[in-house]
Amino acid sequence: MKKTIIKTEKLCKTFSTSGIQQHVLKNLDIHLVEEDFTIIMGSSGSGKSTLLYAISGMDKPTLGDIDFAGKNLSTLNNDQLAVFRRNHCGFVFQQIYLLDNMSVLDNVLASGLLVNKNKRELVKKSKELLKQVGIDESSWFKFPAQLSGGEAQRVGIVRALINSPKILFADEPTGALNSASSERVLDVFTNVNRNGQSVVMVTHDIQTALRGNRILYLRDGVICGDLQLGAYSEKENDERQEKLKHFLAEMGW
Ligand SMILES: Nc1ncnc2c1ncn2[C@@H]1O[C@H](COP(=O)(O)OP(=O)(O)OP(=O)(O)O)[C@@H](O)[C@H]1O
Repeated sequence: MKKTIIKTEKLCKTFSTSGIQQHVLKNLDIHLVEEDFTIIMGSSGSGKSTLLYAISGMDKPTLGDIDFAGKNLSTLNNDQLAVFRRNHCGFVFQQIYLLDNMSVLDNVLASGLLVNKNKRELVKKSKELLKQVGIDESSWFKFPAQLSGGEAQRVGIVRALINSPKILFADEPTGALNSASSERVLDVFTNVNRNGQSVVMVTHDIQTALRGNRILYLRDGVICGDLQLGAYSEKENDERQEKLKHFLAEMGW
């Protein structure tokens, strides 16, 4: 049986704006297992990004517990949380912030060197990953201002993968990419997952969601659907797509 990687108990997140409280996540009990590629779907404003931030330790819940690979995140202070995230998690968010004064390669290496001191090994791995996402040698020494939005997004994805995180969190990672680049990036995610790393990804896109083996559907801060789709396989894609579309129709998507 696969091991639990994240377990939440009565997870709640409430935002207060101008004295008005908005209960965005409502008593969520979620159980994610190692090596799964979990997709979070739901309408706009249903709380998907908020959930991703909470379970990845980027933001603190208002109430409830999050157990991450045996650690209760609420027992960690901010510095301990930062170390924990650096050692175990990779993040790809909609907005990618690269360090302006560093080249593409150095941006990736800077993240890698926080965890692995073997620079020669890191340079080799950075170059391999950059090639996999379609950033070739001619761009490795460019600075972020010289990249297109899609190129910067792909460099951000390599930076997230450089430390071989136990779990990769991604929020609409292909939003800024054209379809060829999206496919390439999703292939990298699929490979990462096949190598045993877990992925949790928020998406609105059906083709992207088909990369997952499990789909959680969030409505108004509550998980109201949980579909086991089976591992991604190009051969069975039509069948899986039908199953996903049927599930989403049931969810009223
Ligand atoms: N920092 C914040 N302060 C106040 N309200 C917030 C904050 N972050 C999110 N919200 C509110 O929480 C609700 C859920 O936002 P969230 O970004 O999680 O939704 P989502 O499902 O990811 O939406 P989308 O698909 O449009 O990205 C929204 O109404 C949003 O305005």
